[in-house]
Amino acid sequence: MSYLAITELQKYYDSYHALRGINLSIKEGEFVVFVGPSGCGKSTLLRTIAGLESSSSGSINLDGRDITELASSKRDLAMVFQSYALYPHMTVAENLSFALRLAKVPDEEVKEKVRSVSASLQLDPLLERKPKELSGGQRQRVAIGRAIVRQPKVFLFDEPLSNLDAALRVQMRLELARLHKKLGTTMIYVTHDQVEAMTLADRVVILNAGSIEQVGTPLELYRQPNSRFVAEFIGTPKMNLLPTENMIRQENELVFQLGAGEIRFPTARISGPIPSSIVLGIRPEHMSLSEEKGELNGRIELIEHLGSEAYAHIQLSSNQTIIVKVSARSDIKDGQLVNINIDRDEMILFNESDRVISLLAEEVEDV
Ligand SMILES: Nc1ncnc2c1ncn2[C@@H]1O[C@H](COP(=O)(O)OP(=O)(O)OP(=O)(O)O)[C@@H](O)[C@H]1O
Repeated sequence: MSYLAITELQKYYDSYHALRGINLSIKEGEFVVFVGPSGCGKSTLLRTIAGLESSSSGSINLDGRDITELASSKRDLAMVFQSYALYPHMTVAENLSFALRLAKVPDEEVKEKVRSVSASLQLDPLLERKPKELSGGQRQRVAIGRAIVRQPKVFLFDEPLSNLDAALRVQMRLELARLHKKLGTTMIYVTHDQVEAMTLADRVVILNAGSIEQVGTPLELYRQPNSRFVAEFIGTPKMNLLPTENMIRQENELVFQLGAGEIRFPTARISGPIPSSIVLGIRPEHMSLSEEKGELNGRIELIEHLGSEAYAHIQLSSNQTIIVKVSARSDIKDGQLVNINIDRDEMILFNESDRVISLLAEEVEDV
């Protein structure tokens, strides 16, 4: 059942159409991440849910209540910002208890809640310090703690980790995942970092120019993107995309010519009409280098060693560059000529409008 339901939400900043009819249903306890390139509307959507921006039309329902027109403070949501937004003149303890005291929560209850949050976020040694005496990670922890004490229905995070260094980001990401497990509260998290999105989310919402491009679990988006936009956005290194100028249609096969190489694809697997041009999408791990003749061939430009794995950047004889995952122990060298095999079952095909062409499973011949 939907806990937070967003229906036909539109947002204009004067004449600029920032949200273009958002429909989204979030379940209680879900960790949902909004991700997308800069300016796609992630923060606007989050801030509209929070009530910090008004919507131009559409509705937002939380736990059976229409909150579209409700003041931000009455929505039972807590927001954590990238900038921490702590009160500089207050100690950590005062920052944590401020909202509760404002709400006239009895003293004993305030103390108990602050104690519990402080213990779970390891803030005990810092309680008497002021924000300026804390590191970035500690400040962000206090900001999260301040949201938790209020026991909101939904937590809203706007790029909360982007001011932290790489190591601290990873650590805080784990802490957030643990916190979500422990509290079980619905969380909505905005980031432009797809790794953060993939590792934290139960479901990822990919936004593109004010519209939802696709919603799915991280694996669904990785394995079954429905557009070239999603395919390119999710995955590091990116999916290889090969526009095929020479596509020959034979009786039972499409033959994509790429320089001296070619990829054959059975037409029977394409459901519906065959587009006049096709872009092939292949992830780096779905190709392998081969001693014998492969479907494609090229020259190694560069090997990128990441320790546990390596990526070969290869210039094809068609002049396109692709990335192939290779063994970290591989002894291939820059400049070497290589053959490349492709796992055809893992290939994704895009039509002229950059949408995925739906494919049927490969037919198994009767023996
Ligand atoms: N107050 C405002 N007035 C006018 N235009 C705005 C306002 N706030 C945002 N916009 C515009 O709306 C669009 C969406 O902005 P938003 O901040 O939601 O993007 P975002 O996806 O969060 O981007 P980023 O990752 O860069 O923060 C942008 O083109 C932005 O310029």
